[in-house]
Amino acid sequence: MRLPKLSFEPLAIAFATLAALLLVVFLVMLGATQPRSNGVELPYSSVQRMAAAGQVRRATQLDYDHRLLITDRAGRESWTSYPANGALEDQLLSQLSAKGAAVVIDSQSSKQARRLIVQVLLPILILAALFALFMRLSQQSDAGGMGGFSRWRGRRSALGPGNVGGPSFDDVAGAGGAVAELQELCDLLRFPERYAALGARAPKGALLVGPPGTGKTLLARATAGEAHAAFFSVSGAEFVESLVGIGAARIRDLFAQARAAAPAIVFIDELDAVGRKRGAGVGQGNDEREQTLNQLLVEMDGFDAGRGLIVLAATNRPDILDPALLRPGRFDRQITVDAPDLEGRTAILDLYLADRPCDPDVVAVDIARRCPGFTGAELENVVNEAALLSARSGQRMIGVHDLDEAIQRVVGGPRTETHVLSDEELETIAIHEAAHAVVASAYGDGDQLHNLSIVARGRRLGRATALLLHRDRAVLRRSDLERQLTVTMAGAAAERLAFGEVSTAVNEDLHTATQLARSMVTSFGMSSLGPVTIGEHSAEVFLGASLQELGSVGPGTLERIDAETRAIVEAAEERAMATLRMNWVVVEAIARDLVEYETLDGVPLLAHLAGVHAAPLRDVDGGNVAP
Ligand SMILES: Nc1ncnc2c1ncn2[C@@H]1O[C@H](COP(=O)(O)OP(=O)(O)OP(=O)(O)O)[C@@H](O)[C@H]1O
Ligand SMILES: [Zn+2]
Repeated sequence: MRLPKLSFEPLAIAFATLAALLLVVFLVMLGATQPRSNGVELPYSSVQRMAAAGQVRRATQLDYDHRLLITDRAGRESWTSYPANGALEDQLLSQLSAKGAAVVIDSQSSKQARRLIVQVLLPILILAALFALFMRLSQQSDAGGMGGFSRWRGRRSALGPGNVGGPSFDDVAGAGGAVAELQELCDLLRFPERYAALGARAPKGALLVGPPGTGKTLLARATAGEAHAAFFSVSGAEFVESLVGIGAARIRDLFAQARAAAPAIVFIDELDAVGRKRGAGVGQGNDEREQTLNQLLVEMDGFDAGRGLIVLAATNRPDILDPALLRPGRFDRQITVDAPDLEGRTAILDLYLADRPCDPDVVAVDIARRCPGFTGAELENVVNEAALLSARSGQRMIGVHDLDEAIQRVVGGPRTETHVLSDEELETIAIHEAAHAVVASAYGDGDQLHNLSIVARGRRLGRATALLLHRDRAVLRRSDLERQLTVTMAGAAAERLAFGEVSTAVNEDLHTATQLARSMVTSFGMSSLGPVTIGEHSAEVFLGASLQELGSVGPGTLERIDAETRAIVEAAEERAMATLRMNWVVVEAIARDLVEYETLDGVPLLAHLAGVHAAPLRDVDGGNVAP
């Protein structure tokens, strides 16, 4: 049997403990206010009889709970309830006193009311206050702060219909591609009938993919602002922290409100926090996430596209998302929001410098050149720091040196991973990347390259090779693999040609090439070891295990595998060098442009690559392989 996992955060545990404690105290106090026994209960008529017989020594009338406590002549206590209408008791009391009993009237009603407040109402009030505090705290713990529970609970329509004042696309700079795609969604919200008339299946949502600080949230808000749509924002992280079942309920609630407020945009920041592949989590705490994710999927299926509701989500890890989220009819569009290139950075700096007094010699493009890889958020930070610096030194305008110092501060900041590349680094990367492009193009794969960049390393940079390696081909010939190897090794080859040595930038290429070459030896029988596979498993599994673990492989074989692998990789690098020597002018021209502009798009890139040609492919054994 599976018990629901209780993934309580400490706050919730503290709250629950306090609540339980209070409840116990409350119950105990409630018990204390119950009447003490005061002996046995007698029927009213018996008391009347006792009164008439003069057996009562003392009678105490308790006004507040309509009881009469009786002490008889023998000292025994008993009590009776009396009706509330007064007539009877007056009669009884006068009879009692007439027969010599001491009559006490204890009208404690005011005292009793006070006791009631202290013992009953106060605990309830404290409980309520605690609960409110807890809710408040759980809202504040939302990552990002701005996308809180309260945002779509209370102030759901910060940008309601006709509500101007939110950001618009004018407030976003240097994100041209993303803006164009969002513009389309915006039109969909504003003119749904156009799409309906053409029978177009409207998209339900889009995923904004990009590193932190590149303006994904800003873009989502701007889309809502442009479309005059209500904006509901939540962060995926807040669902993970909440109690079991609450996340799903929140999602349901959120979508209900958004539907009611249509046209509306629901924005889910950090989608990966809730949308990670189901069953893939480590440890516990996943039931809550899975429930929330399932609810999200249900909601996304549940609304009609084109009815004025669009779901935008942001993530920087699209690869770990549950595939169900990316299926058609859900987040079937991905909009890449990368760190801006030189042009983009210039535009963003212009945007933020525009409303601040600047020295005339502050030129945005010069500053942008000094901070490759900076995100929009970091650039905004640079401008802000510069303003602070110049204010501190009593200037009236922001100077170039303020901006320079601000860049250093932002780079040196505690949590940024940004690193300003030196000219030397830029040149190395430029040559390296240009070489990949040239060799790929020489082997006829250049049309796969849409864009070459020396910023955003790791995302766009690797793409030149990744593209060629992961094309949709199920069957690859040996010559295909050798071409891939050659393109992969082109970066290292070019560095060796240009600088006489390689840099750490070749690490990933080497890794890729070695893996591929080893598969050629051990899985595809493409080496002098002959047509054998070594190890039971497919290439990837095999490579994951250490070779020694595969008992059947003798030490001699291992050495031969290594030697063959190295030979294949070295041959690939040599082929790359031959091709690069023939086209070195092109490599240098592309590298120069890359240093200058950081990014080269399709047209100028293809213009550069038009004349390149390949040296003949020669395999390891010396036999010619057709290019
Ligand atoms: N392209 C841009 N143009 C103008 N300002 C930008 C741009 N990109 C980022 N900014 C500034 O950076 C701030 C932070 O950006 P935002 O929060 O939208 O980034 P994000 O991609 O959503 O980051 P995260 O993934 O951390 O939530 C924005 O409020 C804005 O001031
Ligand atoms: Zn490379």
